[in-house]
Amino acid sequence: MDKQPRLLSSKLFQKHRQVEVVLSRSVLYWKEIEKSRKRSSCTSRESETAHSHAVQVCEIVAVHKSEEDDQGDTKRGRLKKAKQQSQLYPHTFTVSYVRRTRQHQWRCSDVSFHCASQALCQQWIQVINEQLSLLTNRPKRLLVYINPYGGKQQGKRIYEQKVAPLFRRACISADVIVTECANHARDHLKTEANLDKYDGVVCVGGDGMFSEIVHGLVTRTQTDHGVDQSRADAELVPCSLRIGIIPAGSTDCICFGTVGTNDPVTSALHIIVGDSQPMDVCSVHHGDVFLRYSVSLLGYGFYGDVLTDSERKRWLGPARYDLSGVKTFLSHNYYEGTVSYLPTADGLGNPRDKVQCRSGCHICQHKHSSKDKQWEMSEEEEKSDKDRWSTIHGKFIAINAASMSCACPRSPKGLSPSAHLADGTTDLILVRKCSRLDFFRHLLRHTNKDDQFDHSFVEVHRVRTFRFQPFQKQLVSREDPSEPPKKKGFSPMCSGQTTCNYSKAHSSWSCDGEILKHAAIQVSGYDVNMVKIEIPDKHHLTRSNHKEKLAVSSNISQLLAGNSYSCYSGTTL
Ligand SMILES: Nc1ncnc2c1ncn2[C@@H]1O[C@H](COP(=O)(O)OP(=O)(O)OP(=O)(O)O)[C@@H](O)[C@H]1O
Ligand SMILES: CCCCCCCCCCCCC/C=C/[C@@H](O)[C@H](CO)NC(=O)CCCCC
Ligand SMILES: [Ca+2]
Repeated sequence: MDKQPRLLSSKLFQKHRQVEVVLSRSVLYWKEIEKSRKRSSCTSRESETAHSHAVQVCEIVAVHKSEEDDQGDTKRGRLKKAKQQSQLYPHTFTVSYVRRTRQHQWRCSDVSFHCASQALCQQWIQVINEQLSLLTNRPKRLLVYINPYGGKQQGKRIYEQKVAPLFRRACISADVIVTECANHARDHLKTEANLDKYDGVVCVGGDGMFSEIVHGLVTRTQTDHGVDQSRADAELVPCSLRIGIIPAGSTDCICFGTVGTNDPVTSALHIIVGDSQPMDVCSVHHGDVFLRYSVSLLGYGFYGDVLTDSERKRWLGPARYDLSGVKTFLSHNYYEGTVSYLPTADGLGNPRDKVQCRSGCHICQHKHSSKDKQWEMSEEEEKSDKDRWSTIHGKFIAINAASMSCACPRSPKGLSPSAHLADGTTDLILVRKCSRLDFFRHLLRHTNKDDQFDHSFVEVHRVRTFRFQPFQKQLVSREDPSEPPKKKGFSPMCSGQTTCNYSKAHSSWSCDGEILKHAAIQVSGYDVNMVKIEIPDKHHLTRSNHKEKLAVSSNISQLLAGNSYSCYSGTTL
């Protein structure tokens, strides 16, 4: 039992057993009275022995008076003792709470308590509700966009059957818009939506739909603050609304990479309890032309070609990626070009350090807490940045920039297993020209425990910003890579003759599942906290890996000390 003062404590009945129920500010706890002297009890975040249970208040979904009194009496009436008890304790309230199941999945469970008087029952409901109302990070009004055509075209059904009932139970009101065409949600958010009415936006769909919402919200925020997003060096203003994702797409890597599973109920519960996780957003420019924002994968070569081919097979649903994947693999194309990048300073880990980004990740927290100090660059440091740029010219099968792990059911550890969600960097993976068999070995390692970077033809760098210039015979760039690309260097690519002659030598960039129309890009503006999604990785900080966390971060260990329930309080909530 936690050491906090009791707000309420009563002897009630639960499943015909008398229990002592205690509410403190952070925990709802109940234990069987008769047997408690014989057996020892156990507490944990949401723990359960044969006779004692504890649920964190922040994981209570709702409490309500139960209508089941009469029905319960009929069932219980079979047993004489039970009947007597139900007569003595006729008033029931039910607490709905989060229960963790296998593989990061959450479910909503109910526990009912029977009280002797209506007044006591009301008091319990009122006091629990008072505690819930103190949890200010919980959303009350949401704007929901459903893509009815994403993934297996189940978005509407998933929302209506699995999510809406939970939102109703948690007294969340939701305005629902089923999109009618691509970019409907983006344009509605950009110009029409009255965002003051809402605590968050929910996206029912896949990564492409999430990207629409990000574009709508980020653009709206920049417009409202007079920021010109066509400038690559513009300092973007973070969005104040959080975005929740209900997975209903084909890859769903943003949901999978943050929650650890693609499960609509789990996501709905994370949204209800008000969890949040900041995410890096980078901007992609072609010269002075803003192309798109990206949060997951920017992929040129293999993934760009898979995506281009798969768009023609949308009718196949998620299976289109398998078919196009095999076809692209067999084509075994490679592309020549120049990649320039600015590596991160020490202290942000490296892509092969085997540190996985979790809720309360010390690297992302370090980035947050020290943002105004070490990370704010002085003029000299900015100048010395110029010298730190690296340039690689080569023939590549794939150039991938993973701003997060990009874990998904196809690749549970992702393209870059140690990439961080909110550290302000991306992992730049260069796969050079190699044999088909070697490339197959590399791909296969995305699906097992082997290190996909442990090949002579693969290199990976953690970078703050990068540029790519595809090879063009008469346009081999001799520019200083640290200078912004000059417009004239790009323009011939997009005009007539040059494009036609060399277009076959180019791939396309896949940007979070959307094809970019330019091959020459510069990627910058990685910043934490641009967008907050409503589903963090809390589950990863369960007791089983506490030791590891305590060993690496004294900050987290302080947060853990003294309260056995606050094992996830290191997160940015
Ligand atoms: N009503 C609609 N009709 C057609 N397309 C739509 C509609 N609403 C949204 N879209 C577009 O559908 C595209 C794909 O959507 P979504 O991301 O939900 O599914 P997916 O591509 O199957 O999944 P993933 O992106 O995870 O691979 C998005 O780019 C979005 O712009
Ligand atoms: C021999 C077996 C080899 C198997 C290899 C599996 C490797 C899978 C890695 C998957 C990486 C997914 C990265 C996510 C990218 C998303 O931004 C994007 C939008 O949803 N999805 C795709 O581009 C769709 C990408 C689809 C890739 C197949
Ligand atoms: Ca990152």
